[in-house]
Amino acid sequence: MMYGESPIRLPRISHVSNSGSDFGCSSDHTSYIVHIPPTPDNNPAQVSIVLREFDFNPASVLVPSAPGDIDSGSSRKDNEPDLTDVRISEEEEEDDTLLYKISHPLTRIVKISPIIIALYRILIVVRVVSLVLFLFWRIRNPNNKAIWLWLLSVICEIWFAFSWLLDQIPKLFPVNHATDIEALKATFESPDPNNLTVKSDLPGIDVFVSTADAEKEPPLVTANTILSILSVDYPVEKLSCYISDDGGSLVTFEAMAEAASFAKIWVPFCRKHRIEPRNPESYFGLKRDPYKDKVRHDFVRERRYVKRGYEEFKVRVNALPHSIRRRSDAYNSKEEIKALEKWKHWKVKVEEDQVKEPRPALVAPKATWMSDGTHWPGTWAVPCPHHSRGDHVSIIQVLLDPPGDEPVEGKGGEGRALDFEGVDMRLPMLVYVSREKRPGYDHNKKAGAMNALVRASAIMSNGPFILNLDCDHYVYNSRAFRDGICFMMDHDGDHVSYVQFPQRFEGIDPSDRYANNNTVFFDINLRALDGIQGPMYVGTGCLFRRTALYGFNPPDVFVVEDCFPRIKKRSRATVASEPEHYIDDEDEDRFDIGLIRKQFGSSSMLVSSVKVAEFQGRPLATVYSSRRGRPPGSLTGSREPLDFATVNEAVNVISCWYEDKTEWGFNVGWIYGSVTEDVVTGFRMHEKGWRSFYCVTEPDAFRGTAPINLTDRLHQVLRWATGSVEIFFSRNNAIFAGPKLKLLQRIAYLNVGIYPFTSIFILTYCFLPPLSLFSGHFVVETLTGSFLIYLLIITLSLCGLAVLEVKWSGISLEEWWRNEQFWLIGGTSAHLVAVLQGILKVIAGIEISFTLTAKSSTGGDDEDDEFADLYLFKWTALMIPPLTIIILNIVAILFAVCRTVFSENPQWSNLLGGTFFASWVLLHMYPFAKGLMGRGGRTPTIVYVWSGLIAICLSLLYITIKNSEIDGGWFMLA
Ligand SMILES: O=c1ccn([C@@H]2O[C@H](COP(=O)(O)OP(=O)(O)O[C@H]3O[C@H](CO)[C@@H](O)[C@H](O)[C@H]3O)[C@@H](O)[C@H]2O)c(=O)[nH]1
Ligand SMILES: [Mn+2]
Repeated sequence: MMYGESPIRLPRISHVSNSGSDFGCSSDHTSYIVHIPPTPDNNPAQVSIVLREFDFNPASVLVPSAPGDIDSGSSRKDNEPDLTDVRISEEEEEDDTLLYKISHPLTRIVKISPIIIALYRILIVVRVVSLVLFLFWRIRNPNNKAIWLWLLSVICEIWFAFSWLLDQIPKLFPVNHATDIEALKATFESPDPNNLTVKSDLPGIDVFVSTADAEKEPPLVTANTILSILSVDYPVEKLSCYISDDGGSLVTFEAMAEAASFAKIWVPFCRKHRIEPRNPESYFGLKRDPYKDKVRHDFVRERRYVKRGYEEFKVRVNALPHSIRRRSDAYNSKEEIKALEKWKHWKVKVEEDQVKEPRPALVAPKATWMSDGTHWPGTWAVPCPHHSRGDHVSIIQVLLDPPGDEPVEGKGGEGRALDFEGVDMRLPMLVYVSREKRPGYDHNKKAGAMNALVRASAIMSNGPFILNLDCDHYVYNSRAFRDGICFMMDHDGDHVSYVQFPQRFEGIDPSDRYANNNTVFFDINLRALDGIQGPMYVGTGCLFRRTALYGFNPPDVFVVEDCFPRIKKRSRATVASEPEHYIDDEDEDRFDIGLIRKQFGSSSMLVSSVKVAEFQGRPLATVYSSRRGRPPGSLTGSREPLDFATVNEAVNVISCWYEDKTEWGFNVGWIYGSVTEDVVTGFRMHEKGWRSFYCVTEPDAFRGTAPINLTDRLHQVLRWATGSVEIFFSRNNAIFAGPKLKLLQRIAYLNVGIYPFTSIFILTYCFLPPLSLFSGHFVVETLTGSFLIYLLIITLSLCGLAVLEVKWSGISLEEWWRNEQFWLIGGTSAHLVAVLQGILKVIAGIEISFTLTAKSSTGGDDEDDEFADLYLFKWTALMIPPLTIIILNIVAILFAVCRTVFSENPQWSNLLGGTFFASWVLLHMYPFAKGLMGRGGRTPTIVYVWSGLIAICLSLLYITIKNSEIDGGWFMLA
């Protein structure tokens, strides 16, 4: 069955049991009810068809939807009516159908113009055919005068054709998806927007934010991200936010505490005035008129007040490193005095009283102090054992307690700076987490941090969905969470493992010199994958189904022993490897807790949270719940306040040893073993047959930053390419994937693993023009008509494809070209080193570290030039190969021109061919050269070096030419 295309949907089986058992797992007193799925046009005739179909196809979607199944161990038991006898009569069935009509599909496909797509596919075929013909022609027509040149070029061309195919084939079926937030609201919340008493039945979301270094990732940026999450438009009681601090830094911790306190005015202010975006730095920095479309008379005054509040907040956060240092210095000098006194005391004691006592330390360690006068348990400014980045205890601090179920109205009236009457003041839970770090343990970089959060959050809030964001990616569109949930709650939603949002960036130079926006990837490749099995996971801005992260299989893999109506196993959750072990409804004893414990570790709270998350993530519309006597809001469970035991257990599961002998990072959670943990994690899900979706929203869902200077950018693509090589050499190579990974999806993943290797051929190819210009030969013997025609078709079809891609994706041609350029720049530098690193890892086992990308602070110091960073020049060895290529190509052109001009027997066609290719290389390298040049006007030394080099070459050239006039034919040496 194709996703989203089934015309008749299978029935859902409701299971009602009288014992209020867990998850419908036990009870000898079971009855089954069939009711009709929420298609817009159900009618009784269809019902019977569906039923009959079901008789023969027991392996359909099974969804328990009665309260007996829902029990999540919460205290709701008392107000749940006994539903043992609830059977839906035919009348009621019809009634239900009516109710189901409320729920329209929550997502739909937006067709891309069929003409463009048809043309696009035709052109792909044309190019494939002409490439094949061309390569045959090339092989059959060697250049006998320079076989080496011919051979090198043909090998490269074959590889290029292959890698182009890998990239192109998965792009055959691009689609766009759109969501319907109104339908979501109507189905899961009150259809009547004015009825605030109806509680939301939307599922819970746990938001994870990762940060790792308070210097490279300014806490102000992270704090803004947190504020944008806390103020998101989603039921507060369903939202929890976790920040993972791999730096274990007190600066980050206190910045988060500041954010939690500023949120108390920021969040209600956003709610009241519908502020967008809800990241204060961006909001107050908006260039557009803030008063447009704002009708409330108190807006101007309140905005001014909040703005002042934010400015003060900003000053406090930015001053944190300084104030913490001063505070610590003060405490430390006190400690020193104390230590000195102790020592004196000891001396006196020992000398006068002759008492044997161990000598106290004279100097106290330079601790970092919290404001309450205690030692910070994390990393200290002056690192020492048990207080350094790689060596400290687990820290969990609940900065904002979980909110209650009922709205808490704010205060208003005269004399208040902010009038929050009628505004819900509650804030989502906010938790600071810094996992334990100890030397000798592999912490598995970001993936390890995420897995610690997965476990801690399972115990503290257990949201059935998880959204993860890098610290610099904030919520730009406050309704985005709802967009994502639409895919999860849609009729086929339980097949969806994650919803990826595109990464969008701010602060990038207008011409996007180094293709930082990556629009070709985000608007072409990922959209195309959306038409197959779904976009890859790209590390940030992704909404996961918790159970998909847990390594479960999608719902069609489940076992039904007997035919309807006596279905014995009906749970859709199945453990990846041994589904039959996971849940057995008939017999509680056979529910193999042992297996889950083996995979998930020893925490019983964690183990028992698994099935609850599974159930709560199911797409169950419950507008009808009240008609069945179920209180609204009951489906997704209400939250118990955190007690000591809970937090204690959460601390327990983020310790170093917790993952020992478990499957975390292997089959459960974020997958280890690659610096691009994201691609592997998504790959594993697709491999199991899960679907993912791409959710492009207007306005952008999230926005982040990207490095705009050449050096940082090269290091970023170096990490990505290294991760790809790691994947290529691991068991996660798409070639070995199971049969559930669709073919085109597999090719796309294969491409991710292979693309860095193209760099070897790119590098070779970039040296070919100088080689041919110096030698006076060309890749073909003479420029024949067929060669030129092939070249023309291949180039034109590429241009045509580019134009069509630009058309269906909506990016600009310039962006497409920038991407091509950076492809060559990255290909000759970072990708090449990545291949070497990857091979070293495989051969010598050298570990690869995660070099963080520095994020420029919001509201940077260089006020007059937003893009000052662009001109930052930091030398890196990665620049050597492209630099050499540029110099060689320039010199070669000059050389060849001189030679041809002065030659008695000028080889014009070879000059033309060689110059054409050299110019092609140079054109691609232009942004790189610009990057080396630094800011216009300020000519850096490098230019002098260049000019010097070129001058030397030219003089050499002159001498050679002079010589060649004497003994002609020197040039024919090669
Ligand atoms: O040991 C670590 C290392 C990194 N991070 C976090 O990982 C995120 C991404 O790091 P960054 O340096 O910003 O990398 P980018 O190249 O910008 O990130 C892209 O590529 C990464 C994979 O290489 C993905 O993890 C990211 O989500 C994706 O945005 C940041 O929030 C870091 O704080 C950690 O939490 N722990
Ligand atoms: Mn980043």
